[in-house]
Amino acid sequence: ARDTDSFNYKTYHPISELYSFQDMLVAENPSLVSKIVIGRSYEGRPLNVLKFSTGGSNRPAIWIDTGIHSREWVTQASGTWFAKKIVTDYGKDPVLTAILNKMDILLETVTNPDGYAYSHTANRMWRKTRKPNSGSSCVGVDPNRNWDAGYGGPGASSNPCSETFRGPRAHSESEVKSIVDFVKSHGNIKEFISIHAYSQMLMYPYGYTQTPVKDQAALHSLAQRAVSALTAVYGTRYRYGSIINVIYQASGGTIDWTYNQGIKYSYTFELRDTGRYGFILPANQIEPTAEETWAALLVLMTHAKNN
Ligand SMILES: O=C(O)[C@H](Cc1ccccc1)CC(O)(O)C[N+](=O)[O-]
Ligand SMILES: [Zn+2]
Repeated sequence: ARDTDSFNYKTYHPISELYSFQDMLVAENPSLVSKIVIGRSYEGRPLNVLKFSTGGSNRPAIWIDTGIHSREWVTQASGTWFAKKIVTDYGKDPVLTAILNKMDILLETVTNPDGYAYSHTANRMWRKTRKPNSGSSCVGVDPNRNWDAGYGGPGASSNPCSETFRGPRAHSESEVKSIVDFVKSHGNIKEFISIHAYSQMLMYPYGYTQTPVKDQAALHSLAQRAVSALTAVYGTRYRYGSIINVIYQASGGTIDWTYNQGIKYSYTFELRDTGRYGFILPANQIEPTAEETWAALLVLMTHAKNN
């Protein structure tokens, strides 16, 4: 595509087209969007964060990442759609405009680029990073088990050949460490949303322990409102609650770490569907999925703005 208007949001794209989308969006909207390179993947690809800002310096920010698990293609596609939605709606939609007049939005659409490229060229079902594991013929670490939160506990594997291999140590993966360093240096992130697929769930911490977070009541009632807004769009039904209660025990997960960093509004989505297509979600469901998820994100972002 030569611009983000002619970009096809109804199909899945190879990584080169997702990168060129990012650059086109910045070029077309220089006063609203900038690109921050927070690091490099193992294979040397840039880890790009799109920053949407209407002013200030280091305003309170909302972080959204998609594609940390590379095979979950509807998430990178939805993240791309969110990016275009933000520039389209700013100044038109009063809810989004109110958010951006007070907060920045930080959006990492291709959070595991090596895995995404590999899922296009070699193995559609690839989930992990692509860093080789010394002493093993198996490649990759699960970037959603590599964070320093309950790290190494039940709900992750020490076997490099496992899909939930936690890695040799916490933050061993550059795709994870780059976000860790960015969050610490930014210091003013109020909400952190990490988007996965599939199962149709909205979850808050913890995954590594049954112990409820201190903000459990607030996070639960906000999740309920966000899910109601999502369901109102196309009737898609979501479950919600803590990670360990809704899906399963998982240690070293992204939002357990962000919550423990003090980011109260830490959430994970599991987008469509519930297993009929699973990770191989037909492209004709990209836009409906993105639209209904956006409705939930507006509720979450508005709450963070007001609290
Ligand atoms: O196991 C995972 O990392 C997620 C569930 C999850 C999500 C957030 C924190 C801990 C676990 C499920 C998925 O998105 O990876 C889908 N899957 O099982 O492949
Ligand atoms: Zn996932």
